[in-house]
Amino acid sequence: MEFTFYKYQGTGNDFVIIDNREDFFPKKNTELVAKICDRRFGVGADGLLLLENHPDADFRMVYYNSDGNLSSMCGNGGRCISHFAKFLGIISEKTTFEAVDGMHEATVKNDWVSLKMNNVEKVNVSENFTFLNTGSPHHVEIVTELQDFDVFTNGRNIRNKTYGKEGSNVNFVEQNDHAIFSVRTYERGVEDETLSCGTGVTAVAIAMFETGKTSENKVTLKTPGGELQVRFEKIGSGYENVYLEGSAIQVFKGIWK
Ligand SMILES: N[C@H](CCC[C@H](N)C(=O)O)C(=O)O
Repeated sequence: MEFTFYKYQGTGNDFVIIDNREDFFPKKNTELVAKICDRRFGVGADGLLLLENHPDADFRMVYYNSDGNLSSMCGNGGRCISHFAKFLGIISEKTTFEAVDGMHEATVKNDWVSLKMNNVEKVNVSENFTFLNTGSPHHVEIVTELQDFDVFTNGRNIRNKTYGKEGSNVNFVEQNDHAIFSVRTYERGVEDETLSCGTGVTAVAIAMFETGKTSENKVTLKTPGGELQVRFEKIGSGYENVYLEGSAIQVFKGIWK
């Protein structure tokens, strides 16, 4: 089966994106998705996104982790697919689309995309970490010497031992300034460190505010793949008007044979 695909990266979190408005893609074919994402035998990506028609919204976003399974929400993927929708001429600058966790708004200006994330109802603060769901589940833990930290081993242990079969993404954080944090993420479903994680840095920003590490509601997150901005409003015990902002780049177009 031959089809065109587009390769995107959002601060180093990389994706294969396919225009599936004709609904041709075999969506249950886990092996095919995993093969497309394979770094040696396929295109190589952290995940695969399908852009589909939607009766009311501008489009529907379907997201698979690189293990081939359907996933929870992907923030960087949401930013990249919004850029792709503008590239296809489906939208001009603003969009409303449906993802697995509901409706999202986004604004695309050149290669800069601002994505509205779902509200966060509950932030669970424990002694050594914070857990919250920003469309995907995230464990947030402050460490020292982040750049030398063994993210893979420690992230995999926490993902499996603390969160069992369901698992969680695991974010390790170091504070650089009052509203600047460095983040490295072990990503569920990729089962490795990724260069950035959109729902992850969103979780980190909110966790740092919730635990008093910052009093700013606009936070810069430095990841190995680049910088992201997160802003939010604390309303009662939850968080609303949560925005994830950063670059989204179309790297190349290809044909899958
Ligand atoms: N792997 C994540 C979903 C994608 C998250 C990440 N790519 C992002 O940008 O939010 C999970 O299974 O929860």
